Amino acid sequence: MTTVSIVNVTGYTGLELLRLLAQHPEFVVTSVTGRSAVGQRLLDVFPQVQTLSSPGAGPRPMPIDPALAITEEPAQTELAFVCLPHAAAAESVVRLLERGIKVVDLSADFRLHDAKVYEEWYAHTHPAPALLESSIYGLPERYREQIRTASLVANPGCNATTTILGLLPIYAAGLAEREVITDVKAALSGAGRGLKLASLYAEANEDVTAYSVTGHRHLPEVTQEVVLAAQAGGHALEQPLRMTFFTHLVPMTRGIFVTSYIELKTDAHLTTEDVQDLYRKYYADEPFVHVVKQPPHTRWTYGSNHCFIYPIIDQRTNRLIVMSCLDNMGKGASGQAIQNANLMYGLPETTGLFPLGVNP
Ligand SMILES: NC(=O)C1=CN([C@@H]2O[C@H](COP(=O)(O)OP(=O)(O)OC[C@H]3O[C@@H](n4cnc5c(N)ncnc54)[C@H](OP(=O)(O)O)[C@@H]3O)[C@@H](O)[C@H]2O)C=CC1
Ligand SMILES: CC(=O)N[C@@H](CCC(=O)OP(=O)(O)O)C(=O)O
Repeated sequence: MTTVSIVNVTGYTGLELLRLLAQHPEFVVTSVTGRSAVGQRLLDVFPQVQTLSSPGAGPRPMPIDPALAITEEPAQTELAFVCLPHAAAAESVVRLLERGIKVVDLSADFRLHDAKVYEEWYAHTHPAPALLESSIYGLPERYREQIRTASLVANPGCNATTTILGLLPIYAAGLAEREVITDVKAALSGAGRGLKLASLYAEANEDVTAYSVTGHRHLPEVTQEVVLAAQAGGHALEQPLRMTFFTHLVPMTRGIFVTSYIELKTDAHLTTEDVQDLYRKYYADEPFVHVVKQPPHTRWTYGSNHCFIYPIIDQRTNRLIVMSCLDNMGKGASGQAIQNANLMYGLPETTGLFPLGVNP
């Protein structure tokens, strides 16, 4: 058994971690924090957790104690999941590492390798640049081995994960030009649990709009990882990636659907069968990435850690069109955080993660 903290449990990703950890056979939640609920019990703030003490609930008699006190600072545990906004997250991560606690950080604070790029996109000085060297980008499909021995894993952004998984195979194979346009449709829970006008039911229901139109913060993260994947595949890009990354808000609770339009090398001459084959081989051993033969649905991913990808060729333009989707709370955040923690503790990567999404 490994003791874990959720810092904080009062946000969406923290709550989703609580749900996933309630049926994890190896991790035990012994500490939860919550800025707005210090001094209260889990049960007081989230009455639904009383199910955890029902007879026969979960794999253990009491996977998480519903009467666990919500504190300001986490108690001593072996591992902590940090679910705070950027900047606040980095400050917490520094304190946790000093106490010898391993960390999976769900914020953006340790994803970018270059502190200058971070400062440009997040508009403040990086609170702990020295840690950028040792933090590992928590995408198991790329960094599985490094994650196993890491003390600090930077869990990727949700839009970034969906996009990167759709781009890795073609850039690693050196078949794509540097021009790519990515269109993201993102669910409301991605914006977090705090009150925001755009997230109100009457504003968001029956509505689609665009956001971050002057540049989304996940662009540098995606660019960093695509460039590194091309290099790792022996096909370093000759010129910087030229990417338009454009996000839309859609009236769903969970889910991200990404469509990327990629300029192919003029001599590539690929068919849809070729790219399906290429993608299937690239992800052949991946438990959570599935290449499918029809447009996927976010509904397939709801409540799960799975990502579905559908690559096709637009013969008229010699462009590759890749559709990819996942649950932003799952593979886009808390599910991927558990996948990373499983690796850090030598467990099978799929431990405690649901094999099938919720449908309908
Ligand atoms: N939602 C998503 O789909 C994804 C989110 N992420 C990232 O994960 C992290 C958590 O996201 P999410 O759970 O959605 O966020 P929420 O807005 O739902 O929750 C944020 C949490 O942080 C606490 N908090 C807010 N501001 C501060 C502050 N200044 N100092 C200390 N604590 C603070 C809140 O406490 P309280 O409410 O008790 O005051 C709450 O517990 C963020 O960095 C986010 O960018 C990453 C991938 C996907
Ligand atoms: C709908 C919505 O607002 N989604 C968020 C997703 C945030 C996310 O993935 O988190 P990080 O800030 O940790 O990168 C966004 O696009 O900014």
